[in-house]
Amino acid sequence: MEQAEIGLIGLGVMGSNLSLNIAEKGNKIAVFNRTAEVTRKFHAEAGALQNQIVPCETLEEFVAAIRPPRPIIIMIKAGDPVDQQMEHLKPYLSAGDIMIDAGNANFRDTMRRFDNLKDSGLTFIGMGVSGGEEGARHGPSIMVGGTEESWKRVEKVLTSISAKFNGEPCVAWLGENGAGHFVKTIHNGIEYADMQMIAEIYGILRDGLGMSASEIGNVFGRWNTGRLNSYLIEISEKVLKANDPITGKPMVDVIVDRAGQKGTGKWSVIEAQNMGVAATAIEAAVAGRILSSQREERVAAERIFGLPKAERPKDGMAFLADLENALLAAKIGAYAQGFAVMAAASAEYNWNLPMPTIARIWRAGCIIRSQFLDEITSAFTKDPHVANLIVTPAFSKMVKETDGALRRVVSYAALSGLPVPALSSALSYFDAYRRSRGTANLTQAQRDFFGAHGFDRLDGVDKHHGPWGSGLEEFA
Ligand SMILES: NC(=O)C1=CN([C@@H]2O[C@H](COP(=O)(O)OP(=O)(O)OC[C@H]3O[C@@H](n4cnc5c(N)ncnc54)[C@H](OP(=O)(O)O)[C@@H]3O)[C@@H](O)[C@H]2O)C=CC1
Ligand SMILES: O=C(CO)[C@H](O)[C@H](O)COP(=O)(O)O
Repeated sequence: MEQAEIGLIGLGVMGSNLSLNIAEKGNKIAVFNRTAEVTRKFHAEAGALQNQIVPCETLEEFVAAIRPPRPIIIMIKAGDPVDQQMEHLKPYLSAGDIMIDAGNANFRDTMRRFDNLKDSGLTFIGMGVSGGEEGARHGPSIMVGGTEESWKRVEKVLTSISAKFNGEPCVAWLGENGAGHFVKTIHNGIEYADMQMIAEIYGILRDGLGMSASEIGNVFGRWNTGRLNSYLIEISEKVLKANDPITGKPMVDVIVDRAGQKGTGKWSVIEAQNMGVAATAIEAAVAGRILSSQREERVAAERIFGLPKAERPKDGMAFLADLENALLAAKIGAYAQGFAVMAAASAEYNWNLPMPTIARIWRAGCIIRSQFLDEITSAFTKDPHVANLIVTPAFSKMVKETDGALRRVVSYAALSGLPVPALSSALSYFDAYRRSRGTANLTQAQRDFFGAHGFDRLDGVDKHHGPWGSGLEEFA
């Protein structure tokens, strides 16, 4: 029997759809799932693709079904299960075989797994996949990290299954070891910020302007034809217009306002902090999800403090235009922060991450796909090493056109008691970033006062402590 080109372990939401996508693009694939019943059901329901899929119930049978050197995608629950699965698989593999973790792994785990396999003759690829269920089935964005040689072995099949933007495949080899999973993590960090900002605008429309879910859906629908055109705005319109089949009410109105999170947003923030990069919009988005989860406390606090009355803006149409521009301005801040984190990581881990390529492969297939990412691709192609996306000619122009709107929206929200942590942090990030004389001179003076930490002087004079003595005089 003809051997399979590739194998896949884990027929959950992502793995089953990815397998069908691989099979549909003409690649024969062997599949295995911990629970064999799932494999049987998957194969039975594969329809016309059945002949392209080899269902296997033991790992021995599974490995034997794949042509060496064997690329094996592991698409299972992230964390310990991946280590366990790799250990179970290893005894059946031969030199040159490639284990590919396609889940949302922490890049530190990926680096460890990569290193652990170094002397075994086996290879490891850490591969970020984005696009959810639909993307996995019809074309995800794929971020690959590993050796260039192992990438060459899988390039053809991954290119065949990836999303295409104007015919260009949304897959790329981004660097060694943890590069692919790091980039996927930051993709998700940006996704958190993008979603949080959209939710904050939704909050203003709902609680400030008193609009219904479907009216807000219409607003997002209109915005999706303009500069905010993106998958997240598109699905926001759809979810806002959907009704609950049980109550007939708008679906969003019966969903508990408590956001889940699986870890990639938090890892983005941790890594940004570790590398000394300000990723305030992503931090605000993670904090926003944390606060949302403290629902009982919020309910109790509202009983104590009540809610301020939100005044309707005088000119509704002008305010709607401001909201659209505010979202764009804040979004630029969030993406600038995400790319700055990746630039720092690239230097820290010697990955040489290709910023234009990253923007290019996010233009289609992934959750943050948008027209906007095409503009980011152009900006980074013109200047791949620019310090911050905000200062590129195209984006500085956009910021100048929209920051006033963000300022008015954040002011309105503050006066109305409407929480806008991501929008306001993006505004403050911009205001801090573009101000040559900040306020850290006072912080430095304080640090020197209480801890003799020293400071630099503007005039360059070689005197690094203030005239405040030890700072302990008041206790004498
Ligand atoms: N859902 C999404 O939108 C996206 C998910 N991801 C990532 O992809 C990965 C898979 O997610 P998803 O498909 O949604 O998950 P599902 O919950 O749908 O499927 C989980 C899969 O993992 C298997 N599994 C769980 N524990 C173990 C274990 N200890 N050993 C072996 N297999 C195990 C399950 O097998 P069994 O049937 O036996 O339980 C099942 O096949 C995760 O890392 C996720 O973060 C990435 C991008 C998007
Ligand atoms: O990777 C994804 C999308 O890109 C997954 O859907 C992931 O689960 C999203 O993260 P979270 O569950 O923390 O919201």
